Amino acid sequence: MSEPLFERLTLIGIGLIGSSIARAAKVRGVVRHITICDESAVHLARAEELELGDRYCGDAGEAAEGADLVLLCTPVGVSGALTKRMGAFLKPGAILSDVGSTKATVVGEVRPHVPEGVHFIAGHPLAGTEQSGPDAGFSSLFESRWCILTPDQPDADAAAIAALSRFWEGLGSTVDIMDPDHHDRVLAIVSHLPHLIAYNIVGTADDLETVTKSEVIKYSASGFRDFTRLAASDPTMWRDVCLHNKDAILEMLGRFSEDLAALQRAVRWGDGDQLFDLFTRTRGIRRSIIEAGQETDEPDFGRHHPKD
Ligand SMILES: NC(=O)C1=CN([C@@H]2O[C@H](COP(=O)(O)OP(=O)(O)OC[C@H]3O[C@@H](n4cnc5c(N)ncnc54)[C@H](O)[C@@H]3O)[C@@H](O)[C@H]2O)C=CC1
Ligand SMILES: O=C(O)C(=O)Cc1ccc(O)cc1
Repeated sequence: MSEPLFERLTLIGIGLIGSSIARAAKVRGVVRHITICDESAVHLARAEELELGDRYCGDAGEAAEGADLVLLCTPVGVSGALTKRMGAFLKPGAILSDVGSTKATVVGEVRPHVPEGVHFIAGHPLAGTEQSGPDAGFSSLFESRWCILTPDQPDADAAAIAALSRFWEGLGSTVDIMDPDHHDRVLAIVSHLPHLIAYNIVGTADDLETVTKSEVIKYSASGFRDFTRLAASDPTMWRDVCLHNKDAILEMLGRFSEDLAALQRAVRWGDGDQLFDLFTRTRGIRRSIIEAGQETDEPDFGRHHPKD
């Protein structure tokens, strides 16, 4: 990239996502200067050791001062309080955004603290892993991934949306715009429910026997191992996702539980036709995904495909 898109970027939270943004922004020359803030002195010191930024500080207000773009890369539960702290320090014309996995309640908690003249446009890169912390990030994380922006006001500043879109495109992503509530319903089924199912199945197996020492691991096929990967995701982050996308998650869990009860009945009553019909339908879905060229061998959540 010839000229940086933003002069001064501030990242609040330098874990997996924040440190991936720092790495990608540096490698791709998307910003000129990066300020890094984290409440953890250990993470801040590690970020400095890794030379992820140009300035490091523990206070979000101080970190936000003078920034053209401020990105909240913290668990969604602290977004409101952090914005309140930063409010007086954000400069007019600055863009404030986030990377949180849920949107509607976060927007509701952040919006009241956004000063006049600051453009708040929430966002969510559909890219990640089960790892966390500054060492877990990598510069290619956002390449060929979707990033969803969820402006919440009808008169949201078009130039700010365009600038934020160019930022994510500069990191290799493709941007889509979505209403916050719609985002939360979509993500509840494609991301939040799969994680809850993983936490639950690994918990159930652990209740039967201590998973790591048991036959569960000795004989586990890749299916169960895939669940253990998701179930290793950060507890604070996923607690906050559940608390902040309660309605959509409960709606999807309700539908899931009904369908699971029907499956349970089919097994109990030996209804082979019903089992066969469902398994045939779901196999077809997987096959049509592969035919559309949307399947690779690597973990694929959020990947943007040329045919999309
Ligand atoms: N992990 C993933 O795969 C993805 C996560 N997200 C979202 O990104 C956000 C960050 O997630 P990760 O980077 O995975 O988490 P992480 O746990 O790796 O990093 C979070 C960082 O925020 C810091 N932090 C927490 N509270 C803070 C506060 N009050 N002030 C300053 N720093 C604070 C922590 O010390 C930590 O360094 C979350 O909102 C999550 O929903 C979005 C896409 C993917
Ligand atoms: O590791 C995986 O499979 C993920 O699904 C990562 C992930 C977690 C949360 C998000 O909001 C986006 C991506």
